[in-house]
Amino acid sequence: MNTVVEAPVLYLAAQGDGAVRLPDGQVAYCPGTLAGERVRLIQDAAGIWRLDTVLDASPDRVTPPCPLFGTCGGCSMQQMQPAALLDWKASKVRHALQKAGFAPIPEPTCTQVPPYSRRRVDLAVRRMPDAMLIGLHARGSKAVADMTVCPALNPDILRLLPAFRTTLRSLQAIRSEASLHINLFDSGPDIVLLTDSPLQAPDRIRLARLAEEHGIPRIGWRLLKGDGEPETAAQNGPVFQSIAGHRITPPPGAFLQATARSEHSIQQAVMAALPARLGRRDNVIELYAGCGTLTLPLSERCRVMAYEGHAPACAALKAAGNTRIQAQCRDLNRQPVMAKDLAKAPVVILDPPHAGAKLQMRQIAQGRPAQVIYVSCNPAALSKDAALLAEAGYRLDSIAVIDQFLWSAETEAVCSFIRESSHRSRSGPSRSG
Ligand SMILES: C[S@@+](CC[C@H](N)C(=O)[O-])C[C@H]1O[C@@H](n2cnc3c(N)ncnc32)[C@H](O)[C@@H]1O
Repeated sequence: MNTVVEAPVLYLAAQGDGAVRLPDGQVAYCPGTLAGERVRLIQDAAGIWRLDTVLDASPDRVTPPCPLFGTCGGCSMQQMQPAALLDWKASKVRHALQKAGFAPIPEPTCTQVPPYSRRRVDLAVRRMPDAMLIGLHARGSKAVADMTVCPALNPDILRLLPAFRTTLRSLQAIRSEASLHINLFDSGPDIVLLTDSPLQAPDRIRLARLAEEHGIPRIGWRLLKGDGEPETAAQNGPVFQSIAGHRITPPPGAFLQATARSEHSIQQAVMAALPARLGRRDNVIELYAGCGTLTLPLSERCRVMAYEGHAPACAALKAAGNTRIQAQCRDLNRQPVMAKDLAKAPVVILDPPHAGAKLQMRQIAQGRPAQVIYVSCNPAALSKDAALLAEAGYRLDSIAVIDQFLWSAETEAVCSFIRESSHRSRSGPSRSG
């Protein structure tokens, strides 16, 4: 028989699950619950506690706006008011920075994107006997929840899915599964299709027809288990995206900030954090530059030495032909920019992937440039990386929190750290301070 308990929810853990104090004193992490609530939980046969009933609801609890909530694994936090969710994300960032060793923590500026604004998505594709499912995986499962509605996604993306279901169903290249990466650029949707079998000649014709009929400038393709760059399977027009007024041609599958609004907020937060005295001839260093989301606006203020590990993204940035930018392709995990070079820069800006900046961060902490602006998509990695800056004698100057993945626990932040002029590290006096 299933065990049933009634218990209080203490707080929301990092992934957004409520931490519920069980009668035996243990803590269970339960999706769908909110801090301050009293809930009834049922333990299933696998020993996992699941929400049965909310007994005393939080004032932040709302009816989830999406009919697929609970089935689709995309938005785990629709039961919470968006304003309360933004506050919670800001508190996660503050906590990460406190844990890193910073005090005081400045009040963050906070922004949140509106519904229907997400312009990038990775969808799973599953062949069923009578249908082709396209959607996100259900939470904690390999099943695909067919995406028929989505209040987070730009409707121009959602509108494409019926045509994709029909065309993908006819492809020999999909035996049982595939995945679709969609970026909505200024030129239209840019698609990368990954399939479990090689693309056949009739498949290419079908994809070319789909591109033509739906105004899709480019469809790239590669094998799901392959690791090279996608090849162009259909090209129906030019691919372009404007960044701060500069036109670039991003490669297939290029990194794109989740919404246009959040991209602008991130750019603004970085630009606002730059020192007022920064001159047009100063050379800043930017790490993990992608196709230039930050590089191009930065180049209006100063010269930029930009490093990026994905060769096609770096090539796209170079092709923008901006003489105030020097872009170099470099794997910063294997070959970080060294402390002596970073030391000379008035500002180092970095926007690392989810895992954080690892080896590169040690070089930054050793080089001790006057200012570090860190764009983070993962508070846990931010906490680890920022701890090196706290140790190296930086103070935290400003924080901007950007909620760009609405209704999820994902949290983006831009943090600016300034080197203190006199610094004694915990391991002794600094030689460079
Ligand atoms: C969060 S994205 C930021 C890109 C860019 N700042 C933007 O906003 O569009 C992280 C970038 O780091 C790059 N990257 C990931 N691992 C890397 C590595 N080991 N060395 C250099 N770049 C890397 C990715 O290709 C990606 O462009």
